[in-house]
Amino acid sequence: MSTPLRHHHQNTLREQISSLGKSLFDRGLTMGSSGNISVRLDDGGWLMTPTNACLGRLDPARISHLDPHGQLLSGDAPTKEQFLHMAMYDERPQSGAIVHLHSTHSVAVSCLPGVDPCDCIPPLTAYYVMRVGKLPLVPYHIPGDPQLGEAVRGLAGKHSAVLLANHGPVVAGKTLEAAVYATEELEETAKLYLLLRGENPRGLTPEQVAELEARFPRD
Ligand SMILES: O=C(CO)COP(=O)(O)O
Ligand SMILES: [Zn+2]
Repeated sequence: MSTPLRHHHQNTLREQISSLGKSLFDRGLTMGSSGNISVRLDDGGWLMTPTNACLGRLDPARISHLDPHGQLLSGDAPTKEQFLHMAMYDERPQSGAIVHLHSTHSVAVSCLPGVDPCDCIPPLTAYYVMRVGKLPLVPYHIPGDPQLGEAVRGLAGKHSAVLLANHGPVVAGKTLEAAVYATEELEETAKLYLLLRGENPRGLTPEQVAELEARFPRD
């Protein structure tokens, strides 16, 4: 009884990964074969985008299906950031999906000198606070380094989004849609931050941030 239902559900998730991947790619939020997406399955396994795949042209049938230990069950070989995704899920039982992109303005912020490694972007807008909150910077590692997973582990319990230095954002959400929305909000706020650098912009006050956090709690 439950097996056909579960497969039906998994096919819906495969379609959703492909269509949201295409939407992100088509809007220039990640380039070439960069970026990756994963979704946690009810049995503790995952769907992950394959390594070296373009998010704009994913084949739902070839998406990597991993068991709860991270072993490949079917599809192409998974993203080289598999361990980064798995470490973030380990620390965030409330999260059902993760998006990692090389979105230009977020990457730009990740390369800036003097960013606060505990909080890379100030609270400029309400939606940034509602969807992202505090954004820590993860020290640089080579892409796919298993150590990157360990570096994120210490931060992911408290933060649904982290910024990899000289690389890009990793954002978790309750659902894939939520993770995508948060990634978009992060990229737009990084863009605003760069636009306004040198202008001494008026950010939200601690009281305004606290009010948003009380009214719109993040996962
Ligand atoms: O963004 C990427 C590495 O950080 C892309 O890697 P994959 O093609 O292995 O998913
Ligand atoms: Zn990357």
